[in-house]
Parts: sequence; structure tokens; C-alpha cells
Amino acid sequence: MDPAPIIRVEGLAAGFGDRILMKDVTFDVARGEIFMILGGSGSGKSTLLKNIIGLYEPLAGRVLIDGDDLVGTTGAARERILRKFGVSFQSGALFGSMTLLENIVLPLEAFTALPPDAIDLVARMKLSQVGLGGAEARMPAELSGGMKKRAAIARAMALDPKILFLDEPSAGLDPITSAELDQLLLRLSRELGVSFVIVTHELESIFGIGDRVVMLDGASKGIVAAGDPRELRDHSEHAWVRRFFHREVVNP
Ligand SMILES: Nc1ncnc2c1ncn2[C@@H]1O[C@H](COP(=O)(O)OP(=O)(O)OP(=O)(O)O)[C@@H](O)[C@H]1O
Repeated sequence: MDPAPIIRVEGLAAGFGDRILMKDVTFDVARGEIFMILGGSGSGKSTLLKNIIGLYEPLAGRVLIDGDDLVGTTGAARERILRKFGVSFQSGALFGSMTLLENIVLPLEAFTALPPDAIDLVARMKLSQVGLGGAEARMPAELSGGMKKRAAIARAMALDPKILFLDEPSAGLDPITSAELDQLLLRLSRELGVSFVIVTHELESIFGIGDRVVMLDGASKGIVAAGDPRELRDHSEHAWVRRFFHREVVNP
């Protein structure tokens, strides 16, 4: 196994205008692990994710994706870095006027030189990998919430990325569907070696499939805890961190 981290965040500061949300944020994501970004509402989890994937530029510090920095990289070199990851945001809806298969075909047509029959085959394989084999001709509006999430993951995986970034993947799902989604992510991670960076609030997911986490805190503008979530739950010396993991009311 390659020991170099798939993602390295070094001394990152992020925010908007004069408002610094976080500073001195440093952590690595190891290859093949399920890494989670946790924290209270408004602590900057989504902002951190967007800094990592190059939607925002860090105010300070840097982010290396598989050794490469998106900042200052343009053209074909930037494309090459972007191809290493797939993204599925909460709002990352499927195109409603297209079938599921057409939704997966789209990035393959746009970014590969594969002939149409190979594209069709790959797209079907991606749907089958997320348990949607047989649903190729369905329209997004006909799908349950859990099926839509899985389809969005299939689309994010279309180009065989090494890393998948997911923003609150289980939001709005019932507990059983959410647990099924977790099992899918675990399988993709362990069988295909995909590395995951997931923003989530779901304690079941965090303890069930999270290998390591970082926890952001708005008050201290940075990471308050990092490591194995089960260890943090049971042994963190930080009262707020323990309360978060035990769902205790922080200010009763
Ligand atoms: N584009 C933007 N311009 C200005 N402020 C922003 C922008 N995006 C987010 N913010 C602000 O930054 C803060 C952190 O937002 P962010 O969405 O990163 O938090 P979060 O931890 O993901 O929150 P939640 O758990 O509620 O989704 C919020 O106060 C938000 O209003």
C-alpha cells in the first residue's frame, strides 16, 4: 500500500471576506479510508470540503490531492487532478429529464474518448455497483430518496475516481435506508479501495463506518478533536466533544 496520504491539508485557513471560519487546520486522509468531517452547524464543514476540492481558494495553507495542489494549476494539469475525485453534494441532484443510465453516461461522454457501446457498458456497471442494476431506464422522479443517493454516487464514480467527497449523504433518509447506504460506502471503500471524505452529522454512520474523523468547532475556529470516533466518544478529554458523540444537550 502506498504510504503517502491521498489528501494532505496543511495549515489551512478558510472563510469569507473578513470572517475567518477556521485556521491552522492540518490533517491527512490515508488511502482507502473513510474519513469524516464533523462539527456543529455553521462550523464550516462544507466550506472546508469546498476548499479541499478547489471550489474555494484557501486564505492560507494548502491542500494536496494525491500530491498535487489545485491552486495555481490550470489547463490539462488541473483536469488531471480533478479527474482523481468525484463529488456528490446534497443538492447534487440528477438531471430530471434524463434516465438514470443517461445521467451516468453524461460524464463519460464529456470526459472520455470511449466509444458509445463501451460507455453504455461502463454506465450499466456503475449502476450495478451501487445496487441499481435493472433501474437504468427509470427517471429520477420515480426513485426513492435512497435510490437517488445511490445514483448520485454512481455518477460521481463514473470516471473511476480515487476519492469520493460526499456532503451529508444520508440527509433525509430513514434509518434503514441510511444504514444500507453506509454498507454501500463501506463496500466501495473496502472492495474498490476508494477513499471517502464525508461531511456528516449521523452518529450511526460515524461509529458504523468512519475510520477517522476531524471535528470542527466554530468557537475555537479549527479542529477540536481528531482520530478514531469511537475512541473520541469514550475517551476525549474535551467535554464538548464527548457531548457531541453522546448527543447531550450542550447548553441546557
Ligand atoms: N459563499 C459564502 N459566502 C459567505 N458566507 C458563507 C458562504 N458559505 C457559507 N458561509 C457561511 O459560513 C459559515 C459556515 O458554513 P458551512 O456551510 O461551511 O457550515 P457547515 O458546518 O457545513 O454547516 P451545516 O452543518 O449547518 O451545513 C456559515 O455561517 C455560513 O453562513
